[in-house]
Amino acid sequence: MDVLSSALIIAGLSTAFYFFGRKKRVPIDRSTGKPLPHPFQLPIVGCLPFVSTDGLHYTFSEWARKLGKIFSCQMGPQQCIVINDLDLVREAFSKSSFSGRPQYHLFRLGYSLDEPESIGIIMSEGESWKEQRRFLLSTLKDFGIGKTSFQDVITDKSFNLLRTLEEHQGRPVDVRMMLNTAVSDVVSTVLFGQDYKHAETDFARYVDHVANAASELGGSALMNYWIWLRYLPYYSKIYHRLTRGMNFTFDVLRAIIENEKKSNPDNIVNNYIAAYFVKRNDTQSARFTDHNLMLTLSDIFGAGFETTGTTLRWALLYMCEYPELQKKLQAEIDREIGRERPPQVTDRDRLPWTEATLLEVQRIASVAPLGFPHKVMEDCELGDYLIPKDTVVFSNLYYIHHDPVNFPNPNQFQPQRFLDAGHSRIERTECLLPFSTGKRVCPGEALAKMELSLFFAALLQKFRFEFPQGAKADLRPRCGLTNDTKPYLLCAYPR
Ligand code: HEM
Repeated sequence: MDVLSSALIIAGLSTAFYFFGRKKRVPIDRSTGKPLPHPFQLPIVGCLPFVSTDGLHYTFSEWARKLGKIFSCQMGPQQCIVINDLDLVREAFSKSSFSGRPQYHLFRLGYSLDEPESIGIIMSEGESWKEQRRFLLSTLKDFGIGKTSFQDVITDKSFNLLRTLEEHQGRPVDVRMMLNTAVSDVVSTVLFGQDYKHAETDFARYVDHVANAASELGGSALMNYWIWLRYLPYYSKIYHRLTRGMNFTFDVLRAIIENEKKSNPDNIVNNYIAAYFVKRNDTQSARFTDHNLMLTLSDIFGAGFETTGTTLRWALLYMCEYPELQKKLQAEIDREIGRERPPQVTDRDRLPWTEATLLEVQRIASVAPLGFPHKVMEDCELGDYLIPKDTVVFSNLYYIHHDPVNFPNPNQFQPQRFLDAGHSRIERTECLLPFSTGKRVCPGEALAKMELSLFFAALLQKFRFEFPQGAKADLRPRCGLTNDTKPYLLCAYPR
């Protein structure tokens, strides 16, 4: 049974119970006193049966064209608003009252039943979230993320990546696994330390699970609203796969934490776990537990490598599709860096076309098309609107990135839109929000930007990328939790 037919069955059954439902408070437009516009929806299931299985952001964008910059919708039991406007997203996410998270069952697999609500970073809110997030940000800063002192780690991982690619000697290859390995090696160096070498097979399975979960979570979204769907055959398989993967993930992380305790009893701070133990000894807070550490590691790892790897996959796909642009970037890299010296963070200003191309890839692919949903913590105002407590908030970053007012000819791939008239400087980035904005803006933004620039420039410096003979580009995304590329092969010829 597929997602749509399940939703229709639920719709039919639940209509019968509609009149027993309590009347909910809805978002209001203060200027008219009326509820916000909304799409056609059924009792109880709301708009869910009308959501395209191709991707929620496509449906939201279609509704945005009819309903405007903000609309409300009922997603199963959840009252939601969808913001399709840059200024409104900025205003909303700058407010503490918009910094909650809806609790989705599938994101709490393996710890949903007995845990306090707020644990880890991604799904937590309130004081617990603030404390763990603040600690993450200050630790990343202490490790020199975003600064030149950290670039050697990325350069080291890019050598491994280039070597692996070279072994294929121009034969068609799917770069997914090798890009995932490169970026996950960077994140694991930060989290677990340079010397993390044990249980490598388990770790490779773990990386694979995170990548698969990102696509499965999209297709099984209905379980987030009605966890009992896991008893239906279609969902039960996905549910069990996800639960097994999550339990396995936690086992691997527990083993890593225990290993760190044994191998680094003095807590020499060369990774996130050791920094966490030092913090635990110095703080009055009771929240720095092993369990919270494990969930935080899982969150950072999960959020940190799939998004970055996917962006790089898009970048190489566009390079194969636009060979003339690829030549232009390579000429720029040859001129400013040469063929031997590895790219450095300080080169970024001298590679405007390369950087503009990465920005354009992030815009057009919109890897996190709806960011991650927020929840309103208390009744509050947003522009002309009154938004009740517990409303779930989607920021339609995909729509904002494809709004012709922000980006003329939005469906065309045009890196030069981010360049000044002389094509020598990056500009007009203010409408681009791949990392979201405000209180919950991606804490890995500086790390991700550094990885994207250094890996991409290193790849172009050493290889020319082409589709295998006769292969055609498919630039339509595969939508799961992220906007991924469809599987594709490329040939990497050493330059
Ligand atoms: C191109 C790569 C990346 C993209 C496009 C991306 C995008 C995002 C987005 C859109 C959010 C949701 C923000 C919100 O709720 O408003 C987010 C959250 C998050 N990201 Fe990233 N991210 C990337 C890389 C990373 C990296 C490398 C890390 C590792 C440090 C990371 C860690 C996180 C965490 C922990 C959160 C949750 C923050 C919170 O709930 O307070 N991300 N990211």
